[in-house]
Amino acid sequence: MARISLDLAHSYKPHPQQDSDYALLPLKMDFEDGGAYALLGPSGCGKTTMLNIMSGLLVPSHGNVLFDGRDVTRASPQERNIAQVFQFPVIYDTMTVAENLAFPLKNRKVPEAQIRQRVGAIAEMLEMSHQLNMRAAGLSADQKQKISLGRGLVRSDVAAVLFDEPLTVIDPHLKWQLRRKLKQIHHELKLTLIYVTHDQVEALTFADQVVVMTRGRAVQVGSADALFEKPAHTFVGHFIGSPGMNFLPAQVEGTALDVAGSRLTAPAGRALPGGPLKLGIRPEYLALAPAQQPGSVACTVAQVQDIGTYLMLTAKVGEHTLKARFTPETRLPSAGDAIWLQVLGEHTCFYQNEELVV
Ligand SMILES: Nc1ncnc2c1ncn2[C@@H]1O[C@H](COP(=O)(O)OP(=O)(O)OP(=O)(O)O)[C@@H](O)[C@H]1O
Repeated sequence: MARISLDLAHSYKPHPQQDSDYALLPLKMDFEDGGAYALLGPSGCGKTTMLNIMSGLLVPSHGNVLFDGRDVTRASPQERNIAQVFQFPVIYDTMTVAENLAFPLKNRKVPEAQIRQRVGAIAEMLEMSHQLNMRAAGLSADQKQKISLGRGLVRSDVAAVLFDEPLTVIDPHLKWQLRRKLKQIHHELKLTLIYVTHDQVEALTFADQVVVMTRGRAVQVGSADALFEKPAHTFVGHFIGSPGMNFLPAQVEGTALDVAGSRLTAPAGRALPGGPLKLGIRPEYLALAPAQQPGSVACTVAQVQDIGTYLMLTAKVGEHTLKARFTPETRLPSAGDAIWLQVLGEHTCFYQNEELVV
């Protein structure tokens, strides 16, 4: 296994002029040996580009890639000793499940007894022990993709295993099981795993550290908890959570804080800079407040929805919308009612130019 260090940028254009010409803007990042990482972001943000640069399928237009301090920028995937799992199964239909799993080891001339042991262990982890002697051709797309996952995980000597949206073809129920399984396998095998997805649930269940990307930039690397509690960028606030963070315009005025037209007392102990700010608060942390309570704003209820496991209240503060989550047993006001929502508290974040300030 290896520590992977990136210090690079990538443009698919020969003469990049502006930020939008880059699939990856300049970034510096380390993936620690044995870590479970996810690259998370919407379509086109640069996840696959970053993964392909790590695997050696793509040479970055600027900068370099180090494995344990060794420059591998121009080395092939074989030379880097990388295993990869793609969106669709890459297996041999004419071979049995066992032969498919053994293939990467046979290629590396691993002794037969060791191959049997490792194939047995991986099949057990993926609950495929009873299928070892079946031909891959007869299996469903789900099962074939499980073989691909197994082939990615079977070698213990790889620098890292890279997954590019590997659960796309898997049905939703099995997908849920496999996500948890991969996490467990990571704990057992202690391989460095890097997993590309646009699905936040997939990223947050699988990875210890999630790299959130937007438009060629890695805007935050952090645990699920950090991304939820302290999004470093408004994009992370929006993208993580269901629904995402609420934002209201804010501005310090002496000892007061203007929040969407309401004059509140600026929170003590928070050094807020001058200039336009955004106040960010998660729907989970918005609370109903008595009228005029310090730190609250006057709103009008637009809608109350029963989502099953929780109630969602949508309120308007002038032209701005706030969404608040409540437990199903909460007695909530009705559409059209005037209410107060607490927006200042320990979970409130402030942003300037989209970056977290406090
Ligand atoms: N071979 C290529 N040639 C030119 N542009 C490319 C190429 N591959 C990707 N791009 C562009 O680079 C940007 C990043 O693409 P990339 O595939 O890395 O994003 P992604 O986050 O993996 O998206 P998706 O989830 O849709 O695969 C996009 O604007 C894409 O159009």
